[in-house]
Amino acid sequence: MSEPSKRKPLPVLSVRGLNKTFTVGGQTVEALRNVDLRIEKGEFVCLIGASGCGKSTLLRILAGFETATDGVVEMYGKPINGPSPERGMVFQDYGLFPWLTVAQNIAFGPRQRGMSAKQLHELSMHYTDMVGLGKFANYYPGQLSGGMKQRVAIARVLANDCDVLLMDEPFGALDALTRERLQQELLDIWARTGVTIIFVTHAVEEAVMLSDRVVVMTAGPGRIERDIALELPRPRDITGIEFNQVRRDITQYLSSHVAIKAAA
Ligand SMILES: Nc1ncnc2c1ncn2[C@@H]1O[C@H](COP(=O)(O)OP(=O)(O)OP(=O)(O)O)[C@@H](O)[C@H]1O
Repeated sequence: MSEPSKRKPLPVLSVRGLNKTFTVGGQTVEALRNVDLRIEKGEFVCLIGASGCGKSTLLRILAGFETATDGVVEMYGKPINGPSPERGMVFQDYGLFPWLTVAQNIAFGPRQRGMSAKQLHELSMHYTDMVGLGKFANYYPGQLSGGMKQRVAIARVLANDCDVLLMDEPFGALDALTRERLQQELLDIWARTGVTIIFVTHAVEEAVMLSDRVVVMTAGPGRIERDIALELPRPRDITGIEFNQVRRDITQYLSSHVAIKAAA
């Protein structure tokens, strides 16, 4: 047995031998087969792969919205049995409450947990400012742009004290400029908070810009094909030789091994 000080810390998330099948109208769909994945605290990991390879299903299992058919899915060594504020999900379509203001959306989770009005106000102001929406605290989602809505969605899960941010193509519906701006803001938030991020994307460039590791999944049923550690220094330069070399390698790998239109 190793000494306590030398023991490897528990991973934030650990998936071992995960299988997931769905049964629809008597037909079985095998979505994930024998997936193993270990995510360390503070990592930024992108999942990439062909459409239908099970990226969203894996994220939903980590969130606790779906259960595994077989295998182990743990957070800090404890089984994930359902949704929890410590694992916050950000969707492409924002998922905000349209009848609540920005500040109220952000304070929603803590309010449910019984936080006082004064604390709620301070918390929502803190996170509204963190995502640069201080002036828009009293706006409703319908009065915001897509990028602003996604900032609110990110602030809402952070305000809920999440340890892990699970992001399902969060910037997929945004124009290129807004997307780049939000990528930079997300990297700032990640650096400031130390939150662990698992981010699903179809875009190789986005994965190389953001992540410590790119996990490539293959379709039919979804398996992990490659787990690529990115050694590129930060901040990353999208025009740099190294950046483009890595981007090209991953794109070539995807197009030769995985049926995907690599949006790079
Ligand atoms: N609730 C469900 N019921 C039945 N089948 C499902 C369900 N959710 C996902 N599937 C199936 O599981 C497989 C994986 O789907 P999933 O949405 O996880 O893939 P994905 O990689 O996220 O796809 P995309 O990149 O297109 O969003 C698909 O064959 C899909 O049809």
